[in-house]
Amino acid sequence: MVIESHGLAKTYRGCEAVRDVSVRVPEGSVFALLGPNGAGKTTTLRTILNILQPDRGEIYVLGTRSTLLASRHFEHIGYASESQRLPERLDVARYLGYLRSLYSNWDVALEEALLRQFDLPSERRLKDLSHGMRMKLLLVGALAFRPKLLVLDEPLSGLDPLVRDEVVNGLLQQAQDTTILISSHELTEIESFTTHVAFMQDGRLLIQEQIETLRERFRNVNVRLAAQQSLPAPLPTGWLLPQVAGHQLQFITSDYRDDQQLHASVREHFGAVSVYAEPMNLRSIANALMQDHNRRKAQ
Ligand SMILES: Nc1ncnc2c1ncn2[C@@H]1O[C@H](COP(=O)(O)OP(=O)(O)OP(=O)(O)O)[C@@H](O)[C@H]1O
Repeated sequence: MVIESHGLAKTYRGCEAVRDVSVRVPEGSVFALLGPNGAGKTTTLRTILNILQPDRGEIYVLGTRSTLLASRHFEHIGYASESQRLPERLDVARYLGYLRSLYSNWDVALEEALLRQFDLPSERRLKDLSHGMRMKLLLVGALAFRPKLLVLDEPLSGLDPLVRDEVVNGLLQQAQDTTILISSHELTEIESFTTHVAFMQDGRLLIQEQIETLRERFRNVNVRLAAQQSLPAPLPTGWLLPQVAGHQLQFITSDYRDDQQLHASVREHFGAVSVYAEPMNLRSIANALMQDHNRRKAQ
């Protein structure tokens, strides 16, 4: 594992931001850490990088305990966050020159290629860069030393669609050699290159698995009922957000195996005329998990 945490917890003045998080990021993965605002994603990423210290639990990053990470380890770890502070008075060229001096493994040819690809104005001061340019510059700085691990906190937020595509393409090129841990709300954009997904809410990790497994077990199910009826209780625990309106039943199953098993399960609870199960994209699955968690919390 490139990252492995056990029972990670972090509290800010009475606010439990992260509770008992055990995460495992395999080598070569593009691991998406997802969840609503305030779920604890940034806190988790900062704790992994030793920017924050955990109150409980431990984390190993590239085999080293996070609290012992030092500059020699950061030669292999790239980090870009939209809230990162930069030396605003420097221009792009000077800033990259400064970074170059910090990394013995800095690849000048890659830096130049990324600068060309992202079309960054080398004479412009950082304080005058647009949000998109700033994010692209952070990525150049995080990628040009070919890190083994790249940690990205909201790299796509606030970018226009064209810049978003440029950044995604830049990441795709790197994904061959680098393990990427990415937190993002742009689920449609990241779905194509994500291999693993973890979903956080209220500081806890609700799921973590390969995206393929996640896609296989989630289905949006529409049922035509033989007669109008209300929802019987209890329903299978893997059924999320069930709703009945007239002769229509709709729910999301989180433990789909095949149509045969699904139809048998629906028939057991309802007189069903027809059952239709459609695959779901990452965005719909994340929304379902979030709504289901909120509904259960409110009960
Ligand atoms: N420095 C801080 N002091 C007090 N509370 C904090 C601090 N930083 C974060 N929090 C709280 O911790 C919780 C988790 O915040 P965090 O930034 O980790 O969430 P997030 O999942 O990254 O959210 P977002 O998607 O909005 O960026 C939130 O309730 C937040 O208000």
